[in-house]
Amino acid sequence: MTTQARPWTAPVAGGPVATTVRLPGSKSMTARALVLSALADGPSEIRRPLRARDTTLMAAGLRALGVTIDTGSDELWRVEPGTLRGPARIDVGLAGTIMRFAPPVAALADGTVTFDGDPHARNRPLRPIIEALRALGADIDASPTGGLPLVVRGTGLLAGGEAIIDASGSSQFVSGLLLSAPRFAKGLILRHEGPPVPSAPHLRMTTHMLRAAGATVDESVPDVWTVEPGGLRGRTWDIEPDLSGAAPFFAAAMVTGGTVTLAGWPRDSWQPVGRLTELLTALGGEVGQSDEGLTVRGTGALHGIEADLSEVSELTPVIAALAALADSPSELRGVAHIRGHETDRLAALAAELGKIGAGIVEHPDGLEITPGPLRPADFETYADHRMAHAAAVIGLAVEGVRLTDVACTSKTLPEFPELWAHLVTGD
Ligand SMILES: O=C(O)C1=C[C@@H](OP(=O)(O)O)[C@@H](O)[C@H](O)C1
Ligand SMILES: C=C(OP(=O)(O)O)C(=O)O
Repeated sequence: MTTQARPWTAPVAGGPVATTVRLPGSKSMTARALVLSALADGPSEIRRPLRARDTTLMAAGLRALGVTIDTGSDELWRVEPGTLRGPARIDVGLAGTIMRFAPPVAALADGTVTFDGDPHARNRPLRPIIEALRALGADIDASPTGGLPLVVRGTGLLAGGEAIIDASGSSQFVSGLLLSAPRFAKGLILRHEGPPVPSAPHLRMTTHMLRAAGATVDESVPDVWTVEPGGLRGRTWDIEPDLSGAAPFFAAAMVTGGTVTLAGWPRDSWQPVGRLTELLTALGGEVGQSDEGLTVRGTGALHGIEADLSEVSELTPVIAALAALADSPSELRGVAHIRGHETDRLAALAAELGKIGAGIVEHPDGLEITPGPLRPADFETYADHRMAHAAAVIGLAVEGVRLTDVACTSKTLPEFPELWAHLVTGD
């Protein structure tokens, strides 16, 4: 079920923000920890998980397949693997992680598993992973477009072996197959053929977490991943705070010339903090790490940038919002595939940033953004949490940015409106 729309006027910042934010765990790490724990030989614990729509639906989907998951505590979730079986129905909501990570798990189950999600989830690309799963032995019915709704008819075993995939549309096609691959009878040799795979840091997160669960993974040949068949260990997963969820808060420091610290940031991270640091620095900010966490300081200057965002494409909406407030034009490129995210993000950003007064040229793989005098507007959020983040960032500097819906932020951070109000007012 989709959440009910909640219109919201973004608060304007009265001055520089100065705060420490405590954010829940990374969506991407929580999703991987849930899947790897569900496929392990013994129980696992997930510390500081993300509790949001994407991860609670993932937990519900795995439960439907026979896994016991206790999500009662905000600090610690417990996962007890069980024999995977259907019949089951899995609601993916609008989550790419569920629609790409859960079908390979369902292919290992004994019984029929159906998948569907929000209306727009049916438009998100899925065909490459479904075709690869079929090549690996799975019996799957998909819609005529190759996507949701799906019916996966498992026998409790999947042969695995070799498959070729075009993962230029989403790194999640590769991650989804790799996460379940240790449980395929012959393991997996997966070769990507096509334009570059986006989101390389998310692929590294996948292989890192697989190894941490005891899998043998080789990625020494570019665009080829080999996973040996074998058991996965149950373990304790420590989830890092969500860096992409922190991005709008850091952007607030940049826009207002203030300071925002993300508490609990680890010394070593599997999220693309280096790339975010480069981008915020190029935009005019300062980024530093201390025992307190990861701190972004706005210097009062906000410059346009030229940047390839393919590695960090989920940051595009917030970076585009900063570009619209900058003192010179920007060119953001390398993100054609985000047309297949929660909405067509390039079209959505072009429409909404244009509405508030920025000059926009939309390219197949990016945007040129020329700041202009910005004006109040109704900002459509397209059920996309990161469009809402972008609107909130602009609203700090432009009075009267009215989001058609802020409830869509529940996808990855249900507390967003309250945390944002606290950031702006300091109460
Ligand atoms: O594996 C993951 O957890 C993710 C991978 C990326 O997907 P794409 O490669 O489709 O951009 C990212 O944008 C998404 O938010 C999360
Ligand atoms: C692209 C995103 O999500 P998903 O995992 O649904 O693809 C995102 O969170 O920006």
